[in-house]
Amino acid sequence: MGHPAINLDRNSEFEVVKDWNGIDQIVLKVPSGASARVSLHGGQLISWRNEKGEELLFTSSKAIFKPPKAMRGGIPICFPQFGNCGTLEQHGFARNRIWSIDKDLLPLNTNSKVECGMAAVNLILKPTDDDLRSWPHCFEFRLRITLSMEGHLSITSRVRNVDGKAFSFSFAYHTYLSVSDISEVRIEGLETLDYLDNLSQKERFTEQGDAITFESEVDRVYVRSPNVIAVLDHEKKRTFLIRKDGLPDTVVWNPWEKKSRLMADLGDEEYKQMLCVDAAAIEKPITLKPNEEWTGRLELSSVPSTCCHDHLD
Ligand SMILES: O=P(O)(O)OC[C@H]1O[C@@H](O)[C@H](O)[C@@H](O)[C@@H]1O
Repeated sequence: MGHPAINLDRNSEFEVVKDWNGIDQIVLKVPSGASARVSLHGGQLISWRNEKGEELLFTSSKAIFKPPKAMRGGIPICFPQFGNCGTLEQHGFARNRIWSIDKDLLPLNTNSKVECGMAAVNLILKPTDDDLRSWPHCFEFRLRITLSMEGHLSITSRVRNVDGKAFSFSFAYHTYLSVSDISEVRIEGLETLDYLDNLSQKERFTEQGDAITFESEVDRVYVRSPNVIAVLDHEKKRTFLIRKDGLPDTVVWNPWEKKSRLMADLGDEEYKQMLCVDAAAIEKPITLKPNEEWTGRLELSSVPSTCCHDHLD
């Protein structure tokens, strides 16, 4: 059930299709063959494929594509709360709401190469009356998703305070990367950093000097992390490069075996094929005064592992 392609501007090109719940999904495609798919349910990236058509984001085989809950996989947006560190539902309400396509194309102040990409869409979220009852702050959340010619993905969030008083929030791009086998994966860029361990009541520890590898459940917020982090998949000889801006922290999460068994929307063995590495603002919430705007950007690329050290420099 597709609609004709809609062109927003010279650089923006996307197609709108409906999922089986009748919710619009935006399909971004570039001539190299790379593509991405975004659901208006949650403004959630639900697919990102390279030019060979390989899926780069994890989606659980048991994922439930039905509002009001976000599906298990892709890139849900955690806003205005990360995790359970507040009074709202886990990870805030933005990932469970229906977003709209934003036709007001406001210029972005950016020098990012990815922003000159081929395909882009702008979404917007404003609070519902219910949201205002649980979180009494008027905001406008603009989300721009861009897929470059080379297949790099860029997601820019802009939150504006349109209220009469200041408010604070935490935020994460909860990014489920698809990996060959978690035991073959390592993360570079978080060595020697402090982290808050969600498995020990958010106690603070310091990471050792080695790259991070996985042999049990991990649920950590690395604070004040660098703006480029690499996730190396040894078996696939593939490296994800995660570039972030305006997002000081990085969450690393893998539920491992025991927790996976407790999750209805994750297969018992699927923890092996996923790793969440989230660009985030958690330790120090973002505070916006009336009329102030915050920008948080994530850029994801997937490169052959042989090339990654040039990018990390
Ligand atoms: O099941 P949810 O609400 O999507 O959350 C999944 C996980 O998300 C991670 O980001 C958190 O650090 C974990 O603590 C949490 O379990």
